[in-house]
Amino acid sequence: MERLLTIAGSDSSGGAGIQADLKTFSAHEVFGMSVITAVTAQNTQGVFAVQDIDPGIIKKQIEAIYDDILVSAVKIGMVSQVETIKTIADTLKHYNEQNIVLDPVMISKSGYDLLQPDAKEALIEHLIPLARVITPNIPEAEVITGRSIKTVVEMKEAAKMIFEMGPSYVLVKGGHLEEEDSTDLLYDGTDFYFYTSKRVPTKNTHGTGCTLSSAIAANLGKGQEIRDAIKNAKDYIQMAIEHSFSIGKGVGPVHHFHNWYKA
Ligand SMILES: Nc1ncnc2c1ncn2[C@@H]1O[C@H](COP(=O)(O)OP(=O)(O)OP(=O)(O)O)[C@@H](O)[C@H]1O
Ligand SMILES: Cc1ncc(CO)c(N)n1
Repeated sequence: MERLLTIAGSDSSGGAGIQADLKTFSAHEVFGMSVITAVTAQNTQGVFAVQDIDPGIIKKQIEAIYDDILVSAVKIGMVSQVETIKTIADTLKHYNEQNIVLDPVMISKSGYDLLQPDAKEALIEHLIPLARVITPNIPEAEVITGRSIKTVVEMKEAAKMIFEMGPSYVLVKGGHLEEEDSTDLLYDGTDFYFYTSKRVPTKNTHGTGCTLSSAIAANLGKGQEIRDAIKNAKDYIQMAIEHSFSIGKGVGPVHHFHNWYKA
């Protein structure tokens, strides 16, 4: 069985972060493992506090896994601090990990800084070059490139700029563009590929980004080519959003189906 690792923060309400990642892994029938980088006090209405985990124990968690278990692919989510970013990058380099999906989590849907403002440069310098694929949403792509993105043409320009920072593929997610369809675009350094789905009219999209990146990692871990891995992950997130829950008073979570591809 494929072994998938998520390096990310905990969401106490179970909709995003480590919890979404592990649910996604289970739904894909791969074995999930986790390195927790931060603990958030969070629910459907917002993030109320964050406790970063000491980089020393983050390193030890990664070592404990890699010294014992062959990892098929890794998803990286919330990394918050400069030291956390450097530690993760150095340790994954040490183990020569190639199959990395980087979700450059920056700000929660409720507006809380999940990446400290001074850590952006460290993300660009240390983690982005290690990524097989990076999956920014539009606000994240804007922060990374320093450009405003309002159109598909600007999404393409941003993808090109981010590609120059060293990942093998860039997937700019269009969930934040207010259009009838939700279109993501993949850039491989030469061509663009579009992944379009019907926008689900719901407010319950807590954890969409975490879920999509974990599904891509699970599919890459299974040996799928990048374009199939993204297409299948996009089908998964679409179904998860269509069946999202209205739990809590705010932005509810998406639903993770076991054996979803047989549903
Ligand atoms: N209402 C929707 N209907 C269909 N697909 C959507 C909808 N909202 C987002 N998506 C899709 O979900 C995936 C995640 O996109 P999004 O841009 O919302 O991520 P995100 O902002 O990083 O999420 P998060 O807030 O969890 O970090 C993308 O494939 C996007 O196209
Ligand atoms: C822990 C965590 N990671 C990622 C996100 C995505 O926004 C979130 N809300 N919380």
